[in-house]
Amino acid sequence: MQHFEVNFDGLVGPTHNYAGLSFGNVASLNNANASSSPKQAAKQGLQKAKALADMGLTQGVLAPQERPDVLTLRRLGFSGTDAQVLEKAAKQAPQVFLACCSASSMWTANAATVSPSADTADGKVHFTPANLTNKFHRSLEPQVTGRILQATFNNDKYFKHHTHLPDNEFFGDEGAANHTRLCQNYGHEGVEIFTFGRYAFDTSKPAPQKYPARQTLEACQAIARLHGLSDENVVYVQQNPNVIDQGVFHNDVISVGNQNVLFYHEQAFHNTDAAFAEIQQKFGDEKVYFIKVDSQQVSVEEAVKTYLFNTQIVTMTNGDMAIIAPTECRDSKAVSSYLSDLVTQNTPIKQIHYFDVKQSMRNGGGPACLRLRVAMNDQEVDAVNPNTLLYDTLFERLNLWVDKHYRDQLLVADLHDPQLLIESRTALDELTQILKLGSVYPFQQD
Ligand SMILES: N=C(N)NCCC[C@H](NC(=O)CCC(=O)O)C(=O)O
Repeated sequence: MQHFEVNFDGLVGPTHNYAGLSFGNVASLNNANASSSPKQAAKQGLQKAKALADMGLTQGVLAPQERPDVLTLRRLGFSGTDAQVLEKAAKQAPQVFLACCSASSMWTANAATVSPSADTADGKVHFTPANLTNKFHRSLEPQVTGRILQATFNNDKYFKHHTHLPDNEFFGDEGAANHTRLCQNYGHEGVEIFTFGRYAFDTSKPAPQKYPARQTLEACQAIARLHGLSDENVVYVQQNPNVIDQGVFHNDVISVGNQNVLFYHEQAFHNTDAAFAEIQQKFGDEKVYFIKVDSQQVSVEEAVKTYLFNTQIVTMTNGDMAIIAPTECRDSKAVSSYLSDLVTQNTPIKQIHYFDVKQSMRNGGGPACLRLRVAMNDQEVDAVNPNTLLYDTLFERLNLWVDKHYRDQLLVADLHDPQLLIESRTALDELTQILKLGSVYPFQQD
């Protein structure tokens, strides 16, 4: 049996915009109110995904969410026709309205935590959608995310879907952005590393002072229980509270792992030595490559600006690893010279590929934010909804679909345009037919 890591990239939705919604995420705050290009954003994402497929990797896509979220606006007391709901909300509660328009589901690293079948007690692949409680705009995602995941991984024999954790800060969960799995090969049981920002039930423990810690230890533990993971295969590591306060709102902004490699900034974790000793002991006899970047080489500030660690590390068909980086890394002298040197060192990482995902970067989402990793064997891959796998035909079809429905430019002031709602729903309705997802959106269930 063969085993693969399949990346499921989030399709960027038709309302992609910059509303400054994420306190603690430097790029989101800095670009508030800038004009966006949903069309360019969607194409940049598709091109990155297709390039990985062309490298011989299996690649899928996940559908975006329905925005503006009229259902939530109605829940919050705005009434009348859909157009009236938009108009009243935009006028009476502009910040609430903007939160209900975010295309943030594009960052599918936050869609869910996934445990492959090699790690779970029942031998199925487990999915728990992230509740994303820390940001109102993101807390609107988990229910529909759950439906999209069920329609994508739609076979009970191989896939187990859980409900997101209770919607409360005590169980704040940001999904795979704070979860890395190391393994000797994708089919072998691995070490699942859960990273958290604070202890919800013990406030005497260290925690950031300036920006919020979005993920709690208790949420990580709940997911490990739900997925039937053995204590022998799980390590919980606290993020360094100081780096959260420097804009590292998810651990995947400061570290990334793949197979026997953990690439990290020296300031990423609290109690690094103890955590790494536990990871190595649970990993087994083979050596883990802990690739450390120190502050002299690249400062935390530069890492946050360039997203050096929000890169994907992928295993190529010849067994070498490649780093998939945003062009911001190439444009930084410190980072590009670090990366050019890295590929000459004695580690599995041998190639660097740069991609322009600027539309996403301006909201704090790099290449790694745009994808959800699902390690599977060939039978499991065969059980995935085949219409969501990105081969040439789907790539071409999705590009045409974007050309047909997406705007070239969008201003925050355009978001209450009732025509945009119609365009978005028309696009998403067609997408559910292309991907054969069924009726996953609230507007399809009226
Ligand atoms: N690191 C990972 N895995 N994901 C990045 C998510 C970025 C997202 N930005 C936003 O939601 C900004 C939206 C706005 O401001 O318009 C967030 O902060 O949750």
